[in-house]
Amino acid sequence: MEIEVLDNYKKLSLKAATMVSSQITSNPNSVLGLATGETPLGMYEELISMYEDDLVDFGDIITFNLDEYLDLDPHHEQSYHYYMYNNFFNQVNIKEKNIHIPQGKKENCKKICSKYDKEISRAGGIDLQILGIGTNGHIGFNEPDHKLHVDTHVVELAEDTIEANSRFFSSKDEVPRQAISMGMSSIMKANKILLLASGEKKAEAIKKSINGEITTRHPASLLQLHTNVTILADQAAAKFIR
Ligand SMILES: N[C@@H]1[C@@H](O)[C@H](O)[C@@H](COP(=O)(O)O)O[C@@H]1O
Repeated sequence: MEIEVLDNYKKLSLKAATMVSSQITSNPNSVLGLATGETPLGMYEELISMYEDDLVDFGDIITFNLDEYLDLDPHHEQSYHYYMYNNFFNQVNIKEKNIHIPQGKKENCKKICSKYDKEISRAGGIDLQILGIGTNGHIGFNEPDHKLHVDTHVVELAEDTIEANSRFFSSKDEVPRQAISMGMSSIMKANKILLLASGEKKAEAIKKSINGEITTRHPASLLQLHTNVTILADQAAAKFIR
């Protein structure tokens, strides 16, 4: 694991965007695993600026998002579909056919999950996976539990996640209780993983991910088993790193 501590969120976002754009420059057909949440917003902004300055071309990349809420309309402002189009896809030259986000539908969700995994395999797996981290150590929506899922699956969201994500909704009651998430296999099979963490509220989760025991009770700790992980943390999130 490589850990890089950046002075602030702006620098973290720029560094993350630079790493993504280098990946695309070295392979214009790169398969990227993308994350949502507040943390990667700055990275998407930087990537859009790089695109506007002709520094990066998204024309041939393929993307797979980590997760989506279940039974939330894709047009809902808090759906990850809306997030991705609004904050990134609509502002760059990615091709619609190359975008993949799990469909958050209860109906046929088993089929939706297995189709998603097949699509990832058909694309040749993920070259670079971007991750955020939950305060409880979740990655994607792989929540702490006595076991983790290998494949894309339906998740019952943990109480801390519902609480944490309620800041985006008008009330806690509105936060969906379930989601579809990529499983640990697609994440761990990615050639390279880039995890972003910002703010003091992530400090404990980052400490456990790096120095703690490897346990399904802290999903990000499994990243210690991967051979090519970079964690970009700002000073606040790196507070407890020795
Ligand atoms: N499912 C997402 C994760 O993919 C994200 O990494 C995490 C942290 O989000 P934030 O960056 O807003 O703290 O929580 C969300 O629930």
